[in-house]
Amino acid sequence: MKSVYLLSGFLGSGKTTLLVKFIEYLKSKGLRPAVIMNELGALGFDSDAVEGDVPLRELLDGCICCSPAEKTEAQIQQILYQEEFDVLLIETTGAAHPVASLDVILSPLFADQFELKGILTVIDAKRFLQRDALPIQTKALYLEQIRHAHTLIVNKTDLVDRDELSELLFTLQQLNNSAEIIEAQHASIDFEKLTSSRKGTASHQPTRIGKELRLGSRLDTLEHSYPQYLVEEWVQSLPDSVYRIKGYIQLPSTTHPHLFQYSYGMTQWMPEDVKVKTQLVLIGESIKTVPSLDTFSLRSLLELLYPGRERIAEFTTRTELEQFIDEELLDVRTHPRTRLNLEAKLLQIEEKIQALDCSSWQQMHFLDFLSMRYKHLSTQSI
Ligand SMILES: Nc1nc2c(ncn2[C@@H]2O[C@H](COP(=O)(O)OP(=O)(O)OP(=O)(O)O)[C@@H](O)[C@H]2O)c(=O)[nH]1
Repeated sequence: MKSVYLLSGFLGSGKTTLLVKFIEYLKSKGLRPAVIMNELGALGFDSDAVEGDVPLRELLDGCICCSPAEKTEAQIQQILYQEEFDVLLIETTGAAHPVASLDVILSPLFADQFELKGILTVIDAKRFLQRDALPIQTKALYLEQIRHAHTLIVNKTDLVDRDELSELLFTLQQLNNSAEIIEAQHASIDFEKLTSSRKGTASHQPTRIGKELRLGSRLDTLEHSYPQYLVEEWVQSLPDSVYRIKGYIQLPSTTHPHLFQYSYGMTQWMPEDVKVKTQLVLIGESIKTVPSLDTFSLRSLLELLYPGRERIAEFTTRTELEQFIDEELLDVRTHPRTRLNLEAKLLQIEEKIQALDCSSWQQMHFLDFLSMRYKHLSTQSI
């Protein structure tokens, strides 16, 4: 897996300055960086800042988040397959929204080869204090870049005084209390700390303010085919903090997978005519805690099977479902743990599942799960 850092921040805040220093640091550690630069306008002036031995692709004339996704995808694929590197640094334009940028970077075609290590937002200290002078939409975007960052780099601190800086830091904490905030001049920061920490936040640093990561992504590999109705039910059940899902899903009825897209409540299905890996990329806040399609399917059947058991609705991981069904199979409350009792309980649950009023696909899915748990338990000493 290759590490990816997204460098975000307003025009002129110091992203290129940060990029150049980040490259220097990575090289000093024997790591090979590659760069994707997105610039507005047809000429890539900033790319001159990157030395010739670093693989570089430029996304010119348009912002990463609104230029055609295929074009960006092609650039990333090109760098991925033609160049050798360990860390990919992506400098976005000041006009890019972090969610939209992540969206184009994490194509389901190659998302399994990248690990998003951090969204670094560079802030021009002086300009931030003058943010109220910006047009409303520009200011809103500015604040979004701050809100979604894993690390906030307050740059150009030489241009503000101590009081202004304190006010600025206070406001930034209000806007994003999960990001680490680093003060800098000419984007000189401790890259060692930045890169050694989880998701670009220095968890070992005592002064760290944040607790929980915000915007992030997750890659779910799909082991089964899934009926369309179930996928639709799953996405409708998700919290608003899931902004985007995209990837390939195999329907039980078709030869090849469908390209599936979800954003802000809307879904789209497009048939593919080739075999592709069935996996989904999810982008959103606290995305690790969102139940997968697999968990959702099993959980909704479990809710039918045991109506009124409140804890089931809270399950978000497969492990929780496994623990629950293991306890049921072993019938810990009333029966001694013997193989005979385990078999009897399995049959009982199977019968109940077959009598449920739900799709045969979902029943099959659950029966597979149940039989896996039965095998697991029967190999243990009971
Ligand atoms: N005074 C001061 N100037 C800085 C600092 N960091 C960067 N600059 C200057 O600010 C200007 C913009 O820096 P860049 O690194 O090009 O900023 P950018 O965010 O890449 O700019 P765009 O690509 O236009 O969005 C340059 O002239 C830098 O030399 C700093 O800490 N203090």
